[in-house]
This record gives sequence, C-alpha cells and structure tokens, in this order.
Amino acid sequence: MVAEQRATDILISAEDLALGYPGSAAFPGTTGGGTNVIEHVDLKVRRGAIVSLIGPSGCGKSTLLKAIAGLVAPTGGTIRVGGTTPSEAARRRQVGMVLQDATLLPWKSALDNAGFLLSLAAPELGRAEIRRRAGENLRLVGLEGAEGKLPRQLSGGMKQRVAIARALTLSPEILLLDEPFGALDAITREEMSYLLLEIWERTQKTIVLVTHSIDEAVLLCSDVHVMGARPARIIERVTVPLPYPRDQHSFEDARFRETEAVLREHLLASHGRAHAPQRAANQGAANRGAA
Ligand SMILES: Nc1ncnc2c1ncn2[C@@H]1O[C@H](COP(=O)(O)OP(=O)(O)OP(=O)(O)O)[C@@H](O)[C@H]1O
Repeated sequence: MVAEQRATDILISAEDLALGYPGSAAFPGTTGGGTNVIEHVDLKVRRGAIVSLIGPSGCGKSTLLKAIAGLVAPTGGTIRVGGTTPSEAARRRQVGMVLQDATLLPWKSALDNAGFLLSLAAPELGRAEIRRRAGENLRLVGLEGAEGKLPRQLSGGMKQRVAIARALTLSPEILLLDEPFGALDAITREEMSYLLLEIWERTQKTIVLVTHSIDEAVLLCSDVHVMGARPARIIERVTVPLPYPRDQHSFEDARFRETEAVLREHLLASHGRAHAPQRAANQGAANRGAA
C-alpha cells in the first residue's frame, strides 16, 4: 500500500530515455543512428515538487523539457507524465510551458494574452469564462490593474508574468519553465523567483525549471538535476537541504552556500573543467542513498 502510494506520488518519470533530432550532430558512442542528443536519462519528479535541470549550454535541457511537454518523441526508453504519454498529458492540458521569450500577441491586451491558449484549447468555455479565469491568474501573478495594457506597455518582468498567467490559465498540473527569467535584470529576476515560490505555495503545481543560475536553482528547488553533455545524461541529483517556505533570508543559510558550492563543482565537472572533488562526490553518494 505504502509502495503504491509512493508510486502514484511520481508525476513525471523517465527510464533509460533517449531523445534526438533527425539530422542532428552525431555524438560518438550514441545509438539511434547517431542522432541522439540525450541518452540513458532516468528522472523522477514527485507530484508538487519544484525541481530544476542545469548543465552546460547545448546539453539537452530544453530537449528534455520538450519531451515532457510531448513536443519531442523518444527514440528510446520510456517517459510517462501523469500516468500516460506526454502527448496525451498535453492533450488533457496537464502541462503548461513558459519560455525565455514571453511571445505575447502584440495586438492583444494582457487579459486576452493570458486567456489566449485556453481560448484555443477550450473555446466551448466561452469568452466571459476564459476572461474570468485569465483575470484570476493575472491577479495571482501580481498584475491586477494591468489587464487592459498591451505588451508594448509592459516591462520585461511584467510580460513574463503574463506568460506565467497564460500557462496557469490552462489549469495544468505541471508547469515547465525554460529559462523564464533569463532575459531579466538581476533584481527583477530575484523578484520573479519569490513570485514563483509564492505561486507554487498557493497552487502546489509540480514545476520543472531549466536555469543557468545556480542561485535560482538552490533558492527554488527541492532537487537539482545536473546534466552532462555529448550525449547528455543526468550525472547527479543534488537535494537542497533547506526547508520551505524560502525567501531572501534563505541566502544567508550556511546550507544554501554549501549546496551552491557542491553544484558549482558538479557543473565544472560537467563542462570538463575539473573533476568533482570529494565534497561533491560525498554529497552525490548521500543523495543516491536517499533516492
Ligand atoms: N530542432 C532541432 N533540430 C536538430 N537539433 C536540435 C534541435 N533543437 C536542439 N538541437 C540540438 O540538440 C542539442 C541540445 O539542445 P538543447 O536546446 O536541448 O540544449 P540546452 O541544454 O537547452 O541548451 P541552452 O542551455 O543553450 O539553452 C544541441 O546540440 C542542439 O544543437
């Protein structure tokens, strides 16, 4: 019974997953006709967790995120989202995605942009209901009063808030965030991290975040999956030993700095710049033992 409960707690799982693109560069030693960019990826994400994927540029983080969203089909292994295939989960609107570029429609108001994906996915709900839901999510991301503004009247941070509201308006169980704050200045970026923590605490969504920022990963996540390249695989899972709720004081916690240092060492190793020293190896062994 306990084992059954544990199994259903896993919302996203990948086993020996391989992903590739027809015609992409062949990495030595890969299968799948030499076009795999990711191989042997095992991943488990618990329902309601925030986890991140970090790793060198081009290692396949976005590709893995796209596979969870049902946009890239596996060339090997399996991937399940909410007990079904990723494309079926997407069809059921279980997955919402936010990219680095907000990609708002310039002629639509913040309110209509926030409702846009739902209006495509479920037009039968009617304009008034879609606008009501969009308005609710604009309030959740702190944009009450900006409903009528056009994208050109919004700052970069506000546009990303609209993009998050647009994803939330689909009422997905899972939010996939691909470098959502990558184009923002440092302070706005930090504010957006606190906003994301607040949204997560209020909605209990399962969140998978791709980020290049170690700070952001440690502040937000319960687990950080470090990817290596060529072909990509997850080389370490680091658990962040900080309790929630987290806020600006979390940065002052010694455990924050320790986890950051461990992740930095793994990242250097994944870039081929250094061997992960013993401290990182010890933490890795502890994490694997806990898994
Ligand atoms: N549509 C595509 N067709 C062919 N190859 C692709 C395609 N998209 C990505 N790739 C290749 O797949 C590999 C992984 O790319 P991906 O964008 O997933 O990496 P990433 O880790 O997210 O990179 P970054 O951190 O720079 O955003 C790269 O070698 C890239 O060139």
